[in-house]
Amino acid sequence: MRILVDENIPLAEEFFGELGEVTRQPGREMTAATLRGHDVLVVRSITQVDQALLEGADKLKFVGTCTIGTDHIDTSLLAERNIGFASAPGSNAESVVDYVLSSLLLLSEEDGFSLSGKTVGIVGAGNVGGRLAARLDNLDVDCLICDPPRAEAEGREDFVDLDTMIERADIICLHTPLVAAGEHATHHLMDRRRIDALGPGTVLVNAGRGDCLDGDALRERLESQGDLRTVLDVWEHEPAVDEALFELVDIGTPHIAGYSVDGKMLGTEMIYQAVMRHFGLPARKKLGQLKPDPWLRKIVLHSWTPPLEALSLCARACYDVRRDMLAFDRYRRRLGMAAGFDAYRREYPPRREFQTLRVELKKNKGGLRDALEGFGFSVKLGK
Ligand SMILES: NC(=O)c1ccc[n+]([C@@H]2O[C@H](COP(=O)([O-])OP(=O)(O)OC[C@H]3O[C@@H](n4cnc5c(N)ncnc54)[C@H](O)[C@@H]3O)[C@@H](O)[C@H]2O)c1
Ligand SMILES: O=C(O)[C@H](O)[C@H](O)COP(=O)(O)O
Repeated sequence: MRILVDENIPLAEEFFGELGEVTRQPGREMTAATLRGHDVLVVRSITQVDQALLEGADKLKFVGTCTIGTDHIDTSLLAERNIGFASAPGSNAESVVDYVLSSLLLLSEEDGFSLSGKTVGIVGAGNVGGRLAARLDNLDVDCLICDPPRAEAEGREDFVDLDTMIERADIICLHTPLVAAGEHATHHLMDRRRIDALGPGTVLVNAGRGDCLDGDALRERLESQGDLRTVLDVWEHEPAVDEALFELVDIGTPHIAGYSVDGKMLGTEMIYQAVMRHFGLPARKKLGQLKPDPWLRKIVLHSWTPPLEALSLCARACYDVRRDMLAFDRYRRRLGMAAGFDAYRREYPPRREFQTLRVELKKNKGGLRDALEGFGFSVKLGK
């Protein structure tokens, strides 16, 4: 069997090597010609799996994407051509939630507010948004949820519509998939009217897909009023991001919210399992045997550490969004926006999820354990 894999997918040889020859290629350079002769294709979000690429699908039996999002894949065409398909739902969801919490912590420190006094609106409450809501709920932060497909399917009357959320939330986090058409389409879900309706001081986070937000409208609002706090990990026209918008946002990163070692490797394992299922083969390899130990395994805190101090100490030690924000800025200054965007993603330094960090406490005082677990860390109480 011949397997074509994006060059930036970790553990590809370890997982897929037993099936045959593994060839790596940059995701943006995959073409019909390079696909020819391959039985399995494993991609990331940057490869459009469409009519043009599938012209080269002379032997292709299976496509896997090691990502949560599937907007780059023409799934109907794959089904029509009887080519198997799998994505990796939830694989890097924890990583995205860590990213959002790190960003909110940074803004709360800069602006001197406490998250617990704020109302957070979450748009799209699936694997990412649902976990974010659960972690914030553990911290007693008020959350509003907007998810019309779920509200309809589950009869949820506690969910709100997006316009109500815009009126009521202090912080709005977008975690929707990119859906081009239909009743719940998300292209420019956050459009000019909604961006203009955001109250001064609102924090707007987009870690879903760039096209869910009208970037021109946001840039104009920031240029004319400069009264929002903005965190963008995803952008229209990646990697050729609008430089002017980038200069105006508070935290700007190159689509790396889901880039933890844990999330990326889990994505590979999920696609390996799907490939093996597709071919009726046993999936013997396990991620646990292959995943490296985190550099930082535990932190010991005194029981009287104030919960907020403990959260920011542990979060900073484990993952601090400033690392990516500053490094990306250096990359794009050195290489230009599009090349810098791709280069930083290619050379992304290791990052582990909050859940890999064990926090040891002698006693649970003042709700310290709940606060740490609520944020995603694992806590061990001493004797
Ligand atoms: N920035 C990153 O690195 C990164 C990482 C992972 C995922 N993502 C993006 O985030 C998206 C969400 O991830 P997920 O794991 O939560 O996916 P998911 O499929 O588990 O959840 C998506 C949720 O959005 C809801 N939704 C759909 N249309 C909506 C609409 N019009 N308004 C409000 N809600 C709507 C769905 O009902 C669902 O509950 C992915 O599709 C992907 O595009 C980005
Ligand atoms: O959908 C996803 O899982 C994420 O957007 C993913 O982390 C994007 O990373 P890429 O596939 O572009 O490397």
